[in-house]
Amino acid sequence: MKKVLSIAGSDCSGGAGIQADLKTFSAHGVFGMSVIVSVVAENTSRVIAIQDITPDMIEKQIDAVFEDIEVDAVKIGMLSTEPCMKAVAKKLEQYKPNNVVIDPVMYAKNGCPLMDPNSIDALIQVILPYADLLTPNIPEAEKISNIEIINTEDMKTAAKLIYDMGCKNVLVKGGHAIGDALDILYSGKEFYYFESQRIDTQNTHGTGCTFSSAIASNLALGMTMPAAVDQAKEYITTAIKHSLNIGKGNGPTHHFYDLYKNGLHIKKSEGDLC
Ligand SMILES: Nc1ncnc2c1ncn2[C@@H]1O[C@H](COP(=O)(O)OP(=O)(O)OP(=O)(O)O)[C@@H](O)[C@H]1O
Ligand SMILES: Cc1ncc(CO)c(N)n1
Repeated sequence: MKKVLSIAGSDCSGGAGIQADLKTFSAHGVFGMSVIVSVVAENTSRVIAIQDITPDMIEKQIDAVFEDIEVDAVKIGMLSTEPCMKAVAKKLEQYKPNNVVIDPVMYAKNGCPLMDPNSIDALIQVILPYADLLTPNIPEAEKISNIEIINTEDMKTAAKLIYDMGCKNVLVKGGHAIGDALDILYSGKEFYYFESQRIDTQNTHGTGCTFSSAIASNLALGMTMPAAVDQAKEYITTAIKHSLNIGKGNGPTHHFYDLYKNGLHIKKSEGDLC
């Protein structure tokens, strides 16, 4: 069985972070593991508090995994401060894992900050070079590239600027745009386009976590980067289509194995599916 590690924050409400990652891994039939970087008291509406795990403990969790288990892919999510970033980067340098997908999480869907805004330079210099794929949403791509994104050409320009900062592939996600949900992958040579109809729902808590974990799973399973993104786009679109009316704010995406296997053609179930 392929083994995939998530290094990220814990969302106690279960829709994003480590919890979304592990659900996504299971739905893909890969063995999921987790290194917790921050414990976040959050729900579908707000972030109440963040407690970072110490850098030493982050490093020890990563050692515990790598000294024992061969890791086929790593997904990295919320890294709230520079010391967390440095601890993770030190271990990426030491273990040199394959298939590193980094989601540069800055804000929750409800706008609450999850990364210290003063850590953006550290994110670029310390973490970004380890990414086989970096998956910024539009506000994150704007912060990293330092340009304003208002159309598809701007997404491509930002992708190129971010690629030049040292990651191997960049996927600028269009979840925050208007119109269809268009994501653009830049490999340094070519642009690839992944488009789905925008689904009219407020239940998009954890979409970025789910998407990046699906990509990491697909890479672990041996797919090429464009194929991994293509399959993951199908997965996230289906998971949003079947998202759950849980909580008072942005509800979570839905994961189950048949949903993945049957792709977009699954019939709607009874019960609390939207
Ligand atoms: N309403 C929607 N309909 C269809 N696809 C969507 C919708 N919202 C987001 N997506 C898709 O979901 C994926 C995740 O993108 P998004 O921009 O939402 O990530 P994110 O903002 O990083 O998420 P997170 O809230 O976890 O930080 C992308 O493929 C995006 O196009
Ligand atoms: C822990 C955590 N990671 C990522 C996100 C972004 O969705 C979130 N809301 N919470």
